Amino acid sequence: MPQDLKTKEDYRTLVDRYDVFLFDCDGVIWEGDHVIGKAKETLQFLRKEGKRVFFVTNNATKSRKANKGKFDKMGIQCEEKEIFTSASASANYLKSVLKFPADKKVYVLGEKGIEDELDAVGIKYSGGTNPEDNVFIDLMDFSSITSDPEVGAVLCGLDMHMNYKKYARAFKYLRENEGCHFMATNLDSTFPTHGTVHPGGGATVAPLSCALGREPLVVGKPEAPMLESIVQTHGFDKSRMLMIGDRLNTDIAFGNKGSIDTLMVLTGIDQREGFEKEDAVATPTYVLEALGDISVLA
Ligand SMILES: O=C(O)[C@H](O)[C@H](O)COP(=O)(O)O
Ligand SMILES: [Mg+2]
Repeated sequence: MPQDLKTKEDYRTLVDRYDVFLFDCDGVIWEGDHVIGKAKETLQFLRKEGKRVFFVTNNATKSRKANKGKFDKMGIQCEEKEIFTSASASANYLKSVLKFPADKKVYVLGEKGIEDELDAVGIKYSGGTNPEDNVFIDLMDFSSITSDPEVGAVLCGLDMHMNYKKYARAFKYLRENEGCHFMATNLDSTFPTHGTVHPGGGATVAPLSCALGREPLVVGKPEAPMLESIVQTHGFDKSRMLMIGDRLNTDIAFGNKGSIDTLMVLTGIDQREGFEKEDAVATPTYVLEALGDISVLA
């Protein structure tokens, strides 16, 4: 069972125990456009203590640059190079690991965050926010679902403009183009916003997985790429790193798989029942009501 952090002494021991703090965003730092409690004060305090701070989010709707704008608006100190998103990680994965060919393009089921990150690594794309793809087609009219041999990958993330045309196109490319990669930025079933939860990136990709009868390659949490990229770039000692998140099957599993300690906060998706049950998908090292609680040390 995780250690419950409740007192000032607990918080002090935690802060002294780690040098590098990785933060999930939705449900930990903010909920929609609102900062959660005193999360900002805790982040300020950790920086004052000389800690390294990184933001590791599965939210693929915004680029790192757009996220930096969100931090600025909220008055939270942050540098763009401290932000890692499942969209930027997926673009990097296509570029560096899959060596995505320059003459191919990615078909996007997702928002601008994915497009911007593909632009950043010089990968061409179609679909996404293109108005031509964001329309309803007439019942049983498949005339616009045409082949495109240039599509070498389909990348899915949270898309708030999903429609049959996009699914049918993505499905066609994946069925017809030999070697077309099927990827998802993340598989979160839900995300917290506006005082409730709404369908997340995993819910966007599910109809396509269902039609294809197979699952996508996932690059976001809980998979390793974002953690490995931080560790390799900075040469950090994993035993001094802590992942802080609100979701067991992404954030906490990310830490468990990547062999770093984890802190679960209860301001987002999962609650105590999640890790208390016998078949818990992941177990945090620590549990804390809210990130802002640590700010009493400031
Ligand atoms: O589906 C999504 O895109 C996610 O649920 C989401 O926004 C998660 O963001 P995180 O909690 O990793 O910051
Ligand atoms: Mg979260």
